[in-house]
This record gives sequence, C-alpha cells and structure tokens, in this order.
Amino acid sequence: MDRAPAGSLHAAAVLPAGGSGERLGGSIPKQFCTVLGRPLICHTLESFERVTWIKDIVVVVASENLDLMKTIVNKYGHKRITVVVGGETRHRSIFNGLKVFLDGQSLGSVIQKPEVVIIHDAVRPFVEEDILLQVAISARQYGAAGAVRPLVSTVIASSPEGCLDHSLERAKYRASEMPQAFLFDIIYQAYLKCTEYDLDFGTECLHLALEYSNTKAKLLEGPPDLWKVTYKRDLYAAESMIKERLSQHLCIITNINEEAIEVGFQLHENLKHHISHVKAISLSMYKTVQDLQNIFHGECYNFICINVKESDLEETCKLVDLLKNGKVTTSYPLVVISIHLTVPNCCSSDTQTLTGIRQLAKEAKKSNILVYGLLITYSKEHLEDDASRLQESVCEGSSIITALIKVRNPALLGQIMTV
Ligand SMILES: Nc1ccn([C@@H]2O[C@H](COP(=O)(O)OP(=O)(O)OP(=O)(O)O)[C@@H](O)[C@H]2O)c(=O)n1
Ligand SMILES: O=C(CO)[C@H](O)[C@H](O)COP(=O)(O)O
Repeated sequence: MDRAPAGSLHAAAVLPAGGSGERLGGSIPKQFCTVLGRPLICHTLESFERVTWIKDIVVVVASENLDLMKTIVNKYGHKRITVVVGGETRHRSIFNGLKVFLDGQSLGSVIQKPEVVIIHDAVRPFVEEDILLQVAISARQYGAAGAVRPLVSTVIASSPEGCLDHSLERAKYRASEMPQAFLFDIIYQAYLKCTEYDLDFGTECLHLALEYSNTKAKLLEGPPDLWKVTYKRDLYAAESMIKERLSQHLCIITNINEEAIEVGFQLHENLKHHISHVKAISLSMYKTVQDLQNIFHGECYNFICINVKESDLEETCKLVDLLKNGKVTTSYPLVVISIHLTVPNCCSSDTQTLTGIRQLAKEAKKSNILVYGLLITYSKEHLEDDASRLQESVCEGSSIITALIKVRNPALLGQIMTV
C-alpha cells in the first residue's frame, strides 16, 4: 500500500447531516440530540478537527437546520467547517456537499477541491485518525476505499408471501460502514452520471464509484466503534462509550505538604485498581495546562486536587483557572474533584467549604468543567493510633471518585461527599 505521509495528502471531508432521524423518533434530528451536554454532531466534528491533514470539513444539513448548525459551530468553536444545505436523500445531500468544492468561490468560501474526499455520516461519532488515514491513503491508490465490519446477523431474502426465499453465506459478506474516501474526481463524476433512481434510493457511495466511475473500492476492516446512531438506544450507548473513554486517565495533584502527599500516594495506590492510567504530580511539576495535558498526551479529562485544610480551596481554584485559561478545546466536560482533609470526629464548620465549592462549581460549569468536593478524614496525630481508618477513608473515597468520573453527573456539581 502507498504509505505516503498524511502531510502530503490534500484531503477534505463531507459529513452528511441532513436527515430527519425518523427511526430514532425524537423531536429533533438525531445529529442535534444532546450527548454529554453537546449536540451529537459536535462529537463527530471534534473527531475530524483533531486530524490536522483534513483541511476542510463540509457539513450538509437540511435547509430548516442551517441556522441551528451555524449557531452550533459558533457556540462550540468548531474550526475549518463550511455548512451547506442538503437534499431530500442522503445521496443528494452528499452530492450537494461535493459541489461546494467546485462552487467554493461563488459561496464566498475559500475551500479548494481536494485530491481525496472523505465521506462520513455525521451520526457516527467514534471515528479515529487511524481509519481515516487508512481509507484516505487507499483511496489515493485505488480510487475509492471504505471501512467494513463482519455481519452480526445473516442476511436473508423473503418471498412475496413473506417466507424465506434464500439466505446469504454470512462469512462471504461484510457490513459497509463509514468512513469512505475517494479521489475527488471519481466520486464527483459518479454523482454526475448516476440516475435519479440512484440519488433517491441508493444507499452506497462505493457502489456509485463502481457503477459510474468503474472503480473497485478497497475494503478495509474497521474498528467496532464505527456504528451509526440510528435508534434511541444508540444515543445511550454513545453517551456511555464517551464516558468510558473519558474515564481512562486521572491526574492527582498534591502540594508539597506531607499530609497531602501521603493521602495522594494512598489514593494513587487505590485508584490504580479502578482507572487504567493514574498519575500523581506535585504542584511544582506544572505551570501551564499544556504541562498537565502532556502527562497523558492530551488525553486527560479528570483531575483530583488535594487541599490540606478543610476550608482551603486555593489549590483547586488555581487548577480550575489554569484549565479555563488554557482554553482546552474539548466538547467533553472535564472533571475536577476538590479533596479536603478533615480530622476524625470533627463536626466541622464546613459551610465555608460548601459555599466555596458551590460557587466555584457554578462558575466552572460555564467552561464545561464539573467540580465536586470530597472530605477525607485524615490527621497525622491520629494516624499512628488508627492507620486503618485512613485506609478505609481512602478506599471509600476512591470508590466515590471513580463513580464521579465515570458518571460525570452535572446534578451532583458543587456537592461535597464525606468519607
Ligand atoms: N436527506 C438526508 C438523509 C440523511 N442524511 C444523513 O445521512 C446520514 C446517515 O443516514 P441515516 O442514519 O439514515 O439518517 P436519517 O435519514 O436522519 O435517519 P432515518 O433514516 O431514521 O430517518 C445521517 O448523518 C443523516 O443526517 C443526509 O445528509 N440527508
Ligand atoms: O452504511 C452506509 C453506507 O454504506 C450508510 O451510512 C448508510 O447507507 C446510510 O443509509 P441509511 O440512510 O439507509 O441508513
């Protein structure tokens, strides 16, 4: 296979988002349904924006959703996006999206015709750079390429009476998924030549390339997460999958205080059993949000900040400010858990902490940062008598932290839990 570096590819993407989502049956088309606080389409856009060699992203929507889509692009700060009006069917929408690369000037847009165009349904949010690169490089070599998956059910044909006519040998067939990629001229010519029937009833772009541009697409086995949100249950599945991905990395931040370091160490030991990648760092190890993100190559969405005094929010405020000012561009909410150490049997004056956390959480929410509080019983003097008490608290605390990170529930914002 041509292994040309992605940098030398002139690639663009067309994301059809002009459907009405009949099978999902909501009051708005599924691409605009909220998934983890943002429209589903934002998650797909973010997957494309991360890929720097895709220069332009054309989103095709129904005319009645043009303003809504433009508002979404502005509100969530999406980049390299051109929004255009689609057609009655998916093929007609894609065709309209492709035309933009040729009429770019007349729309006042500066986008240029790419060598390779990637087509991807806006309602398939889990697309990684690896498969995008594979289809793009194969399209360059073969003219067309698409991701496929093994069939999960056997395909059968029924007779006019509704009885089995014949069935296909499952192992021989594949489900055609997205992304697909094409040399621009090949797919554009295919759309120009195809029939009205194709445009109205066709469901397969690779077929158009074969039939009308004489191009046999290369089929590439894709990962299992490429499925299309089609039914309501898929929205729940998408949200769970995003949450699962977001909860893989956790950064524990302590100051240089001995007690904070001890609690940080114990939390680290416990949390390793619940969360795949946990790192503990001290305040002196980071100055910018980039320092923090570098720890996990930009994949960290969860932070714990250990404050020594029960009523002291200084370290947490510093962290939240850094995350806000660092303008971490993400559709995903970040979680910050503010930990406060408290002495055993203390019937504390934690109203101050409570008010502080609530205010901080309210402010941080505007920047898509979810702040929660956790009081952990700890005292150096008591530790000698009762080491198991700290372990117990840390163990319970770890379960709560894990739940907060995995569930990411905005209803619990600003609440303080105690162990
Ligand atoms: N006229 C259309 C119809 C569909 N699509 C897009 O094509 C993708 C895949 O289509 P599908 O899952 O069938 O979406 P809907 O047509 O919205 O769903 P349904 O068939 O249930 O109505 C979706 O991103 C959808 O928005 C489009 O751009 N223009
Ligand atoms: O899988 C696909 C291409 O092979 C398309 O996503 C699929 O055809 C969309 O079709 P429909 O609108 O009927 O769901």
